[in-house]
Amino acid sequence: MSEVRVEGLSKFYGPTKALDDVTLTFPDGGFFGLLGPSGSGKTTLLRAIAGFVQPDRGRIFIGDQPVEGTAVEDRNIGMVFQNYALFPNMTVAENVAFGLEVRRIPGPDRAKRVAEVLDLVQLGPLGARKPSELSGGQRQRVAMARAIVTRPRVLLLDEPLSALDRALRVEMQIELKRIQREVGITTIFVTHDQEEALTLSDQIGILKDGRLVRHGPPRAVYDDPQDAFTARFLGEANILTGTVEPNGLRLADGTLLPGVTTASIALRPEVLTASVEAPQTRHRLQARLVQRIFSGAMGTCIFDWQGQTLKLTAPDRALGGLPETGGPMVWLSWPETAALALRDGGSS
Ligand SMILES: Nc1ncnc2c1ncn2[C@@H]1O[C@H](COP(=O)(O)OP(=O)(O)OP(=O)(O)O)[C@@H](O)[C@H]1O
Repeated sequence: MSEVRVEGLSKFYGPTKALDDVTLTFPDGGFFGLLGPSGSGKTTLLRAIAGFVQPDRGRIFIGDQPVEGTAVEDRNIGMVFQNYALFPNMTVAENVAFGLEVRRIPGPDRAKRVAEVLDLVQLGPLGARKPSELSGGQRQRVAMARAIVTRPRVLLLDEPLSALDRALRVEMQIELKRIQREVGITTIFVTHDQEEALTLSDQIGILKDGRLVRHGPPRAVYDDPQDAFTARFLGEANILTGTVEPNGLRLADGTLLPGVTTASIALRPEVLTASVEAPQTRHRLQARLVQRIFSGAMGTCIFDWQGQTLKLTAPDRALGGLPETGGPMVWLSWPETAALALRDGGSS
């Protein structure tokens, strides 16, 4: 097991900055989720760590060893990619044993390790089957078994669950986390699914245009996104922007939000309360109710405020006092502490 560290890592494809001066530590034994929009550099970062991509600048360490001169096969990394190709003509056990054969692990040892790892992924009885005789989730487990059987120092997972349907995906998330905990291996996981990243990761990193925008424990980043991009990317956010005055933030409609010292704040849809009567707080504004959406236990309301769409989510029963149809002006309010200060002025 090993910590992975990248320092000042950059990779250019012509004018495209796939990675732009990324410095980041992936803690030893931790589960690190890499997130970002399409094209933000997630796969490039993973492939650089694996050795498939040669960075233009920067360094990569596994443990305390720099790995620049080390070939892919000597980096001792296990990988599972989205299109994990199992060998169709080999049995499950043979697929898993393959990496051990390449490393010339002797037969008896090999069989023991294959059996151990198949047990770990709960495929013990299915070693003699061919991949075509397995379900999608089972094939995914074989891919995991194959990646960890060689006892790599680091596990790289690139969208490993994206081919699975939603129910299976959630089941495999739990499995993946269990296996990672049992093996205790440093894991770097790429996903575009923020919920998946929040569920699985001890730490997350968010990339945008090849740059690392934020990193930290998922809850810390969610609760203090610091910039509008992160606030919107991780969860949903209503962004209010105005002018900072000595007494607070002055919004476009003249509302003064007392005590706010940044030009921009984010309000999660779940912190907003809507009421017809004016609420007893100055952390409020008036907006036009556009639509009330019923979707079971939770309700969503869409508002128009100064040409900007604001969204509120709440248990449907808490919305009982609001009109069923859109049109009227209502009050939106929130606890003062729920306003997340954005240090970028809401521009990102
Ligand atoms: N081999 C390549 N040649 C040219 N451009 C590339 C190459 N590989 C990646 N890029 C570009 O580098 C940028 C980062 O790509 P990368 O695949 O790392 O993004 P990503 O965040 O993994 O995206 P996705 O979520 O869509 O998989 C993109 O603009 C991409 O088009």
